[in-house]
Amino acid sequence: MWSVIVKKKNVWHQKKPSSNSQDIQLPQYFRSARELAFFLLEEYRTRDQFVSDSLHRWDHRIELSSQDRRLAMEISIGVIRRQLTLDTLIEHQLTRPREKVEPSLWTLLQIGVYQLVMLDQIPDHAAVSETVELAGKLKRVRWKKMVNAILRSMSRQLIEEIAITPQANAIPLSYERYRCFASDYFDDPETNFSRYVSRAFSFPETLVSDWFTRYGVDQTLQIAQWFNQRNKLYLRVNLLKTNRESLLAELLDSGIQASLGKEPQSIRLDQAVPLESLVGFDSGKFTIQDESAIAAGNLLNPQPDETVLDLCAAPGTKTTHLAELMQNQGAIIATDVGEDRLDNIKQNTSRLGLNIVQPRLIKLYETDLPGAPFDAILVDAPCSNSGVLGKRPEARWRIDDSSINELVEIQRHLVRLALDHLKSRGRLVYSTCSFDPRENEELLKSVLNDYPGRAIVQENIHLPGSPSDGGYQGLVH
Ligand SMILES: C[S@@+](CC[C@H](N)C(=O)[O-])C[C@H]1O[C@@H](n2cnc3c(N)ncnc32)[C@H](O)[C@@H]1O
Repeated sequence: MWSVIVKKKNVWHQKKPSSNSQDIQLPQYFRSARELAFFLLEEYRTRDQFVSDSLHRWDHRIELSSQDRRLAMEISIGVIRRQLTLDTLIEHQLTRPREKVEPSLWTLLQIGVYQLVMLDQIPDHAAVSETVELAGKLKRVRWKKMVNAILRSMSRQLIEEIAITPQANAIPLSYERYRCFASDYFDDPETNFSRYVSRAFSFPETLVSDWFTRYGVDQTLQIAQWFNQRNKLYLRVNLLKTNRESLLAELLDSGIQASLGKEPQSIRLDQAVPLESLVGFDSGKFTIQDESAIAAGNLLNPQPDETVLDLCAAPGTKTTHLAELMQNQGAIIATDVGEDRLDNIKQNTSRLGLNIVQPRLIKLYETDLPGAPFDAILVDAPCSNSGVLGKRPEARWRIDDSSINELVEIQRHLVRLALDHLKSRGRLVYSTCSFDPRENEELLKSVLNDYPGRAIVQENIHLPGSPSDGGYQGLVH
């Protein structure tokens, strides 16, 4: 059973999934990359399912080479990330309003245009013919004509020229590399910068205006581009099992290009690799963690034999860092509201050889914490993820003022809860993977107004791409 669409007054509306003979049937086996990409995108559109979750669920149905599997992921994740750009381009090729196009047909058009415009390695004729063929496979022969017409019209618009600055007929492919079209599909960046960046890079316009107000033109372009490209990954070395230099030597010996990072435990991977097959993973020599997140544990700097609370702990990436810093001595109470996610903490501590962590399930608006008062507390709060939009392709479409306001409510509760259970000489780190001041310094300062004697003594504000993920950490004494 698949997405259901109904036509009312000549306009297509999407209904909740139900059984209906008109639905597009999920194939028993996926034997083509584009077909898998189509169903991954439909699952995301109609059921709000992450691509990685659907892939995991359908693993037994996927009969694809690893290269085709990668192509399916590249297309589905790319379409989610760049949907506003694709939609703008498709809308310009259409002779009817978007609402009159069936949503699943729109998905197919997005897949076709993405291959044409964003994937250099796929020849234009293959992007067109494979997408038209997919319409047939989906038993939607009546779509073929329109898919063919739109994709051909789009391919005629592609010109050889590559621009180095933003312009109304160009979209970014990488830093200072803009693919040009024969027509101006976007706003003139000189006169309407935020709208240009929103459409050409694919971000909500409010988000771009906010960056523009805070950082200006050049930095906004840097941030937007950084989020749209593949970025370097970092490892946090488990210093209880090895040291950075030894692990780096092991990686280099096994043919992996890597270098030392700026945190005392970090190694930067200079090439894309399947992480879990890396030398030293099974034996617990490292954890995959961005350098800006490693800075959170280092800022709290928990000591052996302290009693520490990690209030929003699952899946335990930072908890295990705290345990390593404590030389696996003392106690860490690791609380979270997600029961399944707490199990991941146990898997991580066991792989890394750590036994001082006690996972505990708490309520959403908890008031009573086991093991209090604490010497040190980490509050790694749920947030908008605005600093990690590259790693979470769907997250950009969820950020708006109302979602931020809801998050700020819960963040406020968490900081208060933590401060109420901290020893008078204790210290707290508040951290998020957002770089929106409303979720960070503004929130922390406003809560501290009610706690005379407490103050922020150090702040790390990580801008995305400078050099790694965006985020915030404030140390309170
Ligand atoms: C940013 S994630 C934490 C990531 C974790 N610290 C790590 O490094 O692996 C935020 C976590 O907060 C949890 N959470 C959300 N609301 C909460 C609440 N009211 N109390 C405690 N945890 C909460 C979520 O379940 C989620 O696991």
